[in-house]
Amino acid sequence: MFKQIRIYHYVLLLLLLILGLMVASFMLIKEHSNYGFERIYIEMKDTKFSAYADGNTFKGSNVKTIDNEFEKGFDCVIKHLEQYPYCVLTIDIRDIKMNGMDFSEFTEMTVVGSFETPDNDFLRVGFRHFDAGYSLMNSSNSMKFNQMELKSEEVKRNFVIEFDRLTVPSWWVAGMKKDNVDDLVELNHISYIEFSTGTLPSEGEYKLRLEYFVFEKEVMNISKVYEYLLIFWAVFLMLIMSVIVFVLILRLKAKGNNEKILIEINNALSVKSVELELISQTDALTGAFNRFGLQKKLINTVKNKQYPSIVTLVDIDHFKSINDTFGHQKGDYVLEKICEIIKSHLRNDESLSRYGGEEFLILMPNLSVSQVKDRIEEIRVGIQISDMNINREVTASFGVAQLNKNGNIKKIINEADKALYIAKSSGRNCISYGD
Ligand SMILES: Nc1nc2c(ncn2[C@@H]2O[C@H](COP(=O)(O)OP(=O)(O)OP(=O)(O)O)[C@@H](O)[C@H]2O)c(=O)[nH]1
Repeated sequence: MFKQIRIYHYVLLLLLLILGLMVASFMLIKEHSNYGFERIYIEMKDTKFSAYADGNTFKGSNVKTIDNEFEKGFDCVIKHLEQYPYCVLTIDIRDIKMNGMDFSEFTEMTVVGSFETPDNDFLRVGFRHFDAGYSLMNSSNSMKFNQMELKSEEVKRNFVIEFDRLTVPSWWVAGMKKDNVDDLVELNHISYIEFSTGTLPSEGEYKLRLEYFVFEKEVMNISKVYEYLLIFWAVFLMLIMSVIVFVLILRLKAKGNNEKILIEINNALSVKSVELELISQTDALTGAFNRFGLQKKLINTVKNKQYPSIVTLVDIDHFKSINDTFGHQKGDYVLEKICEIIKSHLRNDESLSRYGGEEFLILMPNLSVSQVKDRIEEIRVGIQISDMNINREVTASFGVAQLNKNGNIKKIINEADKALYIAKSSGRNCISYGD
């Protein structure tokens, strides 16, 4: 019971652990958008910025800087007086060392803000990269212009600049007029971010409002998360399986040992039961089989069809007078001695049983009268000439009968008994044969 409760607890704990790990795995996938990305926030209120337009005063387009508590930007009016009319907001994001920021590992910038145009016009977003080879510290125009244009429908409210859409325009490269200037996008020393009207803007009012930017780079790809989770679960399940197999092996071993012990006990018991069986079938005084043992021997003879077989009843002559003359103990000794003599003449498959007080039965299977005659005579003589430790000759009378095929045990014992009676009547110390 105790063991069962413990196993039940282990299984419950394991199930809880698996459930917990499944929830954790699910959370890892679900929360990937948080821990899987590194983000840098730049708030407009922490930056220096300025607005500029092509006319910059009353002549061409004009621009007004917007600098509210939470929103920065411009209000711009584009007029087609210049060939390339524009308004631009330049945001200085250089650190103290004036190095610019490294966005080369980042994939995108989310802009929290909006841009309104008169006629679905473009917004141009540019990242000015400082290159020590050709850029001047305070001239944003001398810095590489990584830019892209978004349609105004894309930038109504909160929009994303994907860095793989950035390009360096050929007009900027041509304008630099330097050999070491190329058109490859570079984002590792960004000093300024520019928001401006796009190519060929319509005449009218443009409103740019900016709150903050979020730069984002993926530090852990979701496919990597799946890969690690898969490896983890595979290792975890293998570990669990190994532990289960290990425990099963231990239990089987313990069971094997128990079985071994049981087999040993069983063997020991079966030996004991053979001994007990033998004891239960043996006469304690003489060591001959008792009536129960005799019964079994006779049954086996019939069952195994051991025909013919010889049944001989042996009765000690005048045994009462031996008891009376020499005492009961001497009488016991005579009984033992006679059994010893008879047994010494018997073969392995032959048996001696105590049939009554001083009466014995010899069973000789698979033999006929003619085959046993001499040996029975030897037994008779053997008893007669033996020293029985009493100052007197001891003899016995024999009644012999042959059990044939389809014979009856009761009948054959009666026959032997009749023969014994004849031997007794004939003066004792002789052998009489039945019909
Ligand atoms: N010492 C001893 N005597 C026993 C034992 N069993 C039976 N007897 C005795 O055996 C005697 C048998 O005597 P009877 O049946 O009269 O036969 P008998 O004296 O041998 O005479 P016959 O058989 O006619 O020769 C009895 O006195 C029993 O008490 C035993 O285990 N030990």
